[in-house]
Amino acid sequence: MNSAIQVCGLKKSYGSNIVLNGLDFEIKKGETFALLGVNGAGKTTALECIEGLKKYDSGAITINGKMGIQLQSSSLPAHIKPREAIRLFSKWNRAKVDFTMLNALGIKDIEKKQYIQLSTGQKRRLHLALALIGNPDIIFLDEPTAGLDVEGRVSLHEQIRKLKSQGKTLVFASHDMAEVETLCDRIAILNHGNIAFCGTASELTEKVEKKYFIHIKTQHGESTFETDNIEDSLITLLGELKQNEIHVLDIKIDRGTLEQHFIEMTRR
Ligand SMILES: Nc1ncnc2c1ncn2[C@@H]1O[C@H](COP(=O)(O)OP(=O)(O)OP(=O)(O)O)[C@@H](O)[C@H]1O
Repeated sequence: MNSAIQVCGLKKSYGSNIVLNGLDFEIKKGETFALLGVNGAGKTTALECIEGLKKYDSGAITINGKMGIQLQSSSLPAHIKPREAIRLFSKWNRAKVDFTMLNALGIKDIEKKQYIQLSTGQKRRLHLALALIGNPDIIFLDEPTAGLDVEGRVSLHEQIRKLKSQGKTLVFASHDMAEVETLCDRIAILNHGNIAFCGTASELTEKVEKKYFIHIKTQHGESTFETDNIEDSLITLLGELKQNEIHVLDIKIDRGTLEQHFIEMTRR
């Protein structure tokens, strides 16, 4: 079977707040897949439903492989030490206790410290080491590099690439478009409970390259419009402004960044 995860019609609400309104997507074995979306778009909720940590209202989720989940921060007891955490998680996973991952992730130097004394980056690395116990096929990472400095980010990216080269399926939630572009095979953008886009970064770029941003400054302020037809849009916009006797002070046209288009897509 080529598919690691299949999600069909996934729905989840918290009271009257519909967070996931029938998601459909498939993640292939060995793929690095990211869920993107603004704050509150439902990335964590979707991941937790897939991971089996959260009950969903309807739909079907099929998982083909053993899962490893990177914990959120503050998920471990404050005074536990990295080696103790490794031992504990190995016991839960019925896996051989193996500290080599501590070295690989650069946690060895801090192994005498308690969890509460670790920096954000050190905690993230420990969480990844714990997620890898038992040699999972599918690894879930929720915003793995949030709050990390450049060095921490580069080191974590290296680990992610290494896992990918070992044929692991990686699924992560992120806010970082640049990170997702360099690391992921495909991305899904969540918006208002649905998937606004699912495909490769180059497919998104292709879509984006056909688009332009028109920035118009008037005495009332600045407005930005997205268009794939500059000529028609400009004629319409300028016509409307003239009709309303609004004076144009400046006009700029650009292609926008991938990030801007992502924001535009999620705003719509
Ligand atoms: N346990 C809960 N009870 C009620 N509402 C919740 C609960 N968990 C999440 N929500 C709501 O569901 C929505 C989606 O939250 P979720 O954490 O899944 O989004 P997210 O995309 O991961 O956000 P962020 O990028 O901020 O981490 C938000 O409106 C949030 O307030």
